[in-house]
Amino acid sequence: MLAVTLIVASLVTYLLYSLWRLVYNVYFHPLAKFPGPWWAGATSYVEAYFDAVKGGRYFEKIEAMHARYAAPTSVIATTQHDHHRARRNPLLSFFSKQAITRLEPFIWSRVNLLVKKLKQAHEIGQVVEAVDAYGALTTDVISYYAYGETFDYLGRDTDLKFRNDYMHAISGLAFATPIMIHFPLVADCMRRLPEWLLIKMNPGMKSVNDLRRWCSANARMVLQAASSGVKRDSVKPNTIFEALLSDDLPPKEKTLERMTDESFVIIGAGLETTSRYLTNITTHLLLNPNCLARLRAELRVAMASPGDCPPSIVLENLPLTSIAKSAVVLEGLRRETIFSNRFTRQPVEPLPYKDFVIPAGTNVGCAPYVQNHIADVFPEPEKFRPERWLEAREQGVNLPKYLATFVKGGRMCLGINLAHAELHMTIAAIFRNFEMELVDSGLEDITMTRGYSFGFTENYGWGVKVRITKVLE
Ligand code: HEM
Repeated sequence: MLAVTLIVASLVTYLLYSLWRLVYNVYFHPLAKFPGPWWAGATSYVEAYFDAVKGGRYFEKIEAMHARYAAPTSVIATTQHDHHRARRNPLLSFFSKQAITRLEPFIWSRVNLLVKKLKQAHEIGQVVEAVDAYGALTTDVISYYAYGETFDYLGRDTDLKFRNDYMHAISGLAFATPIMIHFPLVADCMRRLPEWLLIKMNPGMKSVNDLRRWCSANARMVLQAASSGVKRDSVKPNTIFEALLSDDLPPKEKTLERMTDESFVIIGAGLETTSRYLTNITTHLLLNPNCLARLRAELRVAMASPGDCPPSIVLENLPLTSIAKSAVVLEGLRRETIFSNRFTRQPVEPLPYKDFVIPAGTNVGCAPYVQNHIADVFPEPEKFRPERWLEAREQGVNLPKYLATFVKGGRMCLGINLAHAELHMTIAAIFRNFEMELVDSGLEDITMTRGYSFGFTENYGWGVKVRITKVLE
């Protein structure tokens, strides 16, 4: 009886507290008068409803609110700047432009392997799932770069399957994000589930768990070597593990757990993002034959033979008709979005906005899918029109400054240089070597209509099928 009374009392207290929070948020919160519907600021359960019950639809509400109120719409919890900056600093040189330039020969070797496999696919008329082919490539590149040894997805299998295990496993996890965010208790229970059960629920989790163990074993080795004063083998490439052992960090940041976590998330950050954008750009080019023809004409000059491997800087600055002067890649990065996140930033001092002041420390959401489609900056935002970047340059407008895909500021994507190199080299090699067609696929297969941090299409997937129709000379 006592137990029942306690449960009822707890429930009533919780309900009363929730009600008070709701009234406080709507009427008394410093941001209560901020433009937006009252329910958006009242409780995060509205978001939970649209994401968990309606299937990842809250990002559409944000888009609509932005169109109506033209204001930042999200005010969420906090994360510490200085701590993040201290952790990020040692990785800056690891991902620097010079470091990525040194990696280019390796990227080309993997891109060439992809081209070889696609030629074989052409010989037998095989239809290829683009995101898997690109995912195999980006997995090989990021694993080599971060860990010093490639997982060799492109070289290992002799059949023509394109492996993309991590991406599918990580995507699978994304569907649990609304539950994890809004119902932390459920998330906690899920974390405690035995591994065999998790693998039964999401078979791809086996590869993810194996990778985590592998990261942990490598981190342990590097830590042991460092503590016993062993110098690292200078022939081996510098890895993320060594970068994380930077002298600039205090010992409490160099724990096995942290090194495992950081090295583990790198694979997710570096593979799905780039492979999805490669897929998006491929799709748009196939749907825009005139644009593709201009791109090919430029590529024929930069790559006289289809097997040529020019440095990515050459591809980023083709001097000719200039459709390829990054315009195709930039427009691909702008037109489609793969994230439904509202990446948050905190003003360190009160931030004036129209007649309001956003208090310091408030998290302000900046959603790339909204920013990249602001019609005043990118007219006719729904159109894939690489020319807009060239026109802007001619008019002296710095349009790339408005591209929000990698977000901005102290948390901007660390892998932007690597992503650009991979995007330019791969798009160049694919369209210099092949003519291809979409198979039963279209724009709807790369258009986000469901958001679970990562975006998904209506049928909870992502990506198009292609068939190589001709190998070019
Ligand atoms: C087209 C491809 C890519 C896109 C669109 C992209 C986008 C993003 C975005 C939006 C963030 C910000 C996250 C936040 O504010 O919380 C981010 C962070 C990050 N990205 Fe990328 N990314 C791409 C490729 C890569 C690659 C190839 C790597 C290499 C490993 C990478 C590594 C990272 C890392 C380490 C962070 C965390 C930065 C920090 O917290 O300081 N990304 N990325």
